[in-house]
Amino acid sequence: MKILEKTLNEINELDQKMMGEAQIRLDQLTKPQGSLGKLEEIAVKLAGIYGELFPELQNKVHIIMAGDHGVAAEGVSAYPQSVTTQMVHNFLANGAAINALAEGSGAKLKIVDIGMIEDIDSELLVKAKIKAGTENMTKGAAMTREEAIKALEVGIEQAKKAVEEGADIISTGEVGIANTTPSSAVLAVFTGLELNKIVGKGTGLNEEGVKNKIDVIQKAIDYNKPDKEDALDVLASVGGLEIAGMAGVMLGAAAMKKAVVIDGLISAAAALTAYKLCPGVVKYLFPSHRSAEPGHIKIYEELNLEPFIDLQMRLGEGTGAVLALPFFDQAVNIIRDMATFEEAGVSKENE
Ligand SMILES: O=C(O)c1ccc[n+]([C@@H]2O[C@H](COP(=O)([O-])O)[C@@H](O)[C@H]2O)c1
Ligand SMILES: Cc1cc2nc[nH]c2cc1C
Repeated sequence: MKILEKTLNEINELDQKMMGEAQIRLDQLTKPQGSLGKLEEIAVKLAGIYGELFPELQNKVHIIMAGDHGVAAEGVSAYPQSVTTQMVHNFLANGAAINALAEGSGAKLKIVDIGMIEDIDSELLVKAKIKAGTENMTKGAAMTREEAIKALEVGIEQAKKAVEEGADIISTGEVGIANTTPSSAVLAVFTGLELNKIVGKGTGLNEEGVKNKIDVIQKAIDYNKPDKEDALDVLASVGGLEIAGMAGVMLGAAAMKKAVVIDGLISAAAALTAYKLCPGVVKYLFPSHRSAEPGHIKIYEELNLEPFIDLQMRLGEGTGAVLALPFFDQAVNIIRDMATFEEAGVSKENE
């Protein structure tokens, strides 16, 4: 708890002066004001986070949290639970979508076992298992409050380690069969939104499967009765170990004044949890793509963020977040490399 509390206390305001300077410079560059749209907003926010007009974002680290879910036994996923371990093997063997995309975006991968049922004996895997799978939340709490805190602290530690090893910017991802179920549950509890407006097909349920998933989530909420004013209670009751781990990464990175990129539904549920623990964290968070899961955009509405890529992706692993990483380099490129009207001798006024 000490690490969590300390981290929450270390999340500070952005550098307003630097953001003001960034905006002034962007307005002086050779383009109609605001014409680079959200890229300009990103440049201003980055200046505020790093306290520099042209932050160095060379070292990109993508952290994947892997965990299993007891609720998979309720038939909420189109795939068997064993896929979680198989996909982690695939990550370690460089064969997954995230490996290809991380290579393309120049990001280093860190894969963390925060709660897989099986153990994988590989030096490439970070072993930080809290327990062998999040519990079946229809039959009790997903985890204890202590386990939720520990899982958050695993994420904080991983963010800290990544930054100590040179990370300038961090993106978040996950794998865990059935984890769109707790993600939707967390969203429903925090917002009170109706389940039929936010629950989607995940890995590919049919209509009947989605109906069952809604019933399962409702059963878990009724059984656990999470207190929406107590974010730790929500996380422990109907969350998941990898959701907690990713929320920890976000909090830890924000405390160290680093930007963090959110991915799809599960990563966004982590962002919402982190926000409920410390609203200031959102200033350090960037959206990336819009997931095809209907709950995803609802989380962004809560966080007042807007995803800027829409490729109808719903894979997870952090694929959307990693895809977006070069956008941040491009935001720095424009504010750093463009000429001002004065430098270029281009006239601003209509004569
Ligand atoms: O990122 C998303 O929005 C997303 C949407 C649907 C599925 N996923 C991935 O698929 C798994 C969870 O889906 P499900 O159907 O098993 O709950 C998990 O491994 C996620 O990484 C991810
Ligand atoms: C094949 C497969 C790959 C995944 N990657 C993240 N979640 C996944 C779920 C499945 C089923």
